[in-house]
Amino acid sequence: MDKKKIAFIGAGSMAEAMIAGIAESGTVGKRNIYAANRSNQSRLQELEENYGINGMLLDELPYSEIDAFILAMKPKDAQKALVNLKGKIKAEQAVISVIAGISSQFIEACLHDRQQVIRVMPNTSSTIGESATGVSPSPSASMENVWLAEELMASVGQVFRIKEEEMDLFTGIAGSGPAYFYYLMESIEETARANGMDIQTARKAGAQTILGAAKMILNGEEAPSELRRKVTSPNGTTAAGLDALNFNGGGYAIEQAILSAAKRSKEISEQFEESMLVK
Ligand SMILES: NC(=O)C1=CN([C@@H]2O[C@H](COP(=O)(O)OP(=O)(O)OC[C@H]3O[C@@H](n4cnc5c(N)ncnc54)[C@H](O)[C@@H]3O)[C@@H](O)[C@H]2O)C=CC1
Ligand SMILES: O=C(O)[C@@H]1CCC=N1
Repeated sequence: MDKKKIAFIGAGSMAEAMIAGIAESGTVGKRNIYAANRSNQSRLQELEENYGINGMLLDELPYSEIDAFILAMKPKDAQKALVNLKGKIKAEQAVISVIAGISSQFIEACLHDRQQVIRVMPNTSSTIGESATGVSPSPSASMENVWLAEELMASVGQVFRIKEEEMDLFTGIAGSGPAYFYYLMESIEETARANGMDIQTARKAGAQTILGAAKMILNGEEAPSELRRKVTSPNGTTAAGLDALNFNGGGYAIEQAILSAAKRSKEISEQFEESMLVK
């Protein structure tokens, strides 16, 4: 695996999170990792300096040597990027897409028939090897390329094999998910600050509480509802907190966050499918 060559097409936040995790894990040798963009040389230099990888402009990539291309541009830039890629890659080369809402069918239609497309949905915790990543291979993808994609994603966190129809919901839960927890932390910090507690104490205590609860779920046998029951003494402090959460629509707010993100992911694919029909 460390001899495989991978190239990120698009060198923004998500590419950097994955590069950091992959470089740290050693799954692929640093010199076999390429990151490319259209024109931002200083960004490429920054990635080279920080991670010891090869940053280059799109036109300079050694296309025929690359085993897997990782599409990491915004959905709005995907079509242009794919048109540019089409003349440069072969159907057998793996195309791993992290782009939210762009179907493997669309990617295949822009590239070659039976292009080896694997959709993945990591999150920014890839930076520290703690992503929760959905992986969904298209029917054309060979076992070898699916293995390659799963090994790569396993080096930045936990991998979940999902159906492509589940990708929108998975994006709502895990791709966008870190933002919900950061938002929760922002509220915890603001509440602490407004009530006279030092922010650093609140930040560390809040984050440790999220980490501990997550570990209890992942390490143990008990369902979240059972774990919650054990924290909650009758007529105690937790019961008062949970009542306030329920009264203020806490569960509904979480449901709406997930479903709205999933809906946006679906809308993006519909927009792209329409644009494909127009052409
Ligand atoms: N940021 C996140 O938490 C996650 C993002 N994603 C997906 O990752 C993709 C990238 O997101 P970010 O890194 O946040 O965006 P970003 O804006 O930070 O980076 C996008 C990069 O693509 C480059 N780019 C634009 N057009 C290009 C082209 N034609 N060819 C090559 N490079 C091109 C830009 O120069 C930029 O470096 C999006 O499609 C998003 O849906 C998926 C999971 C999580
Ligand atoms: O906000 C977005 O569209 C991307 C996809 C998942 C997380 N960030």
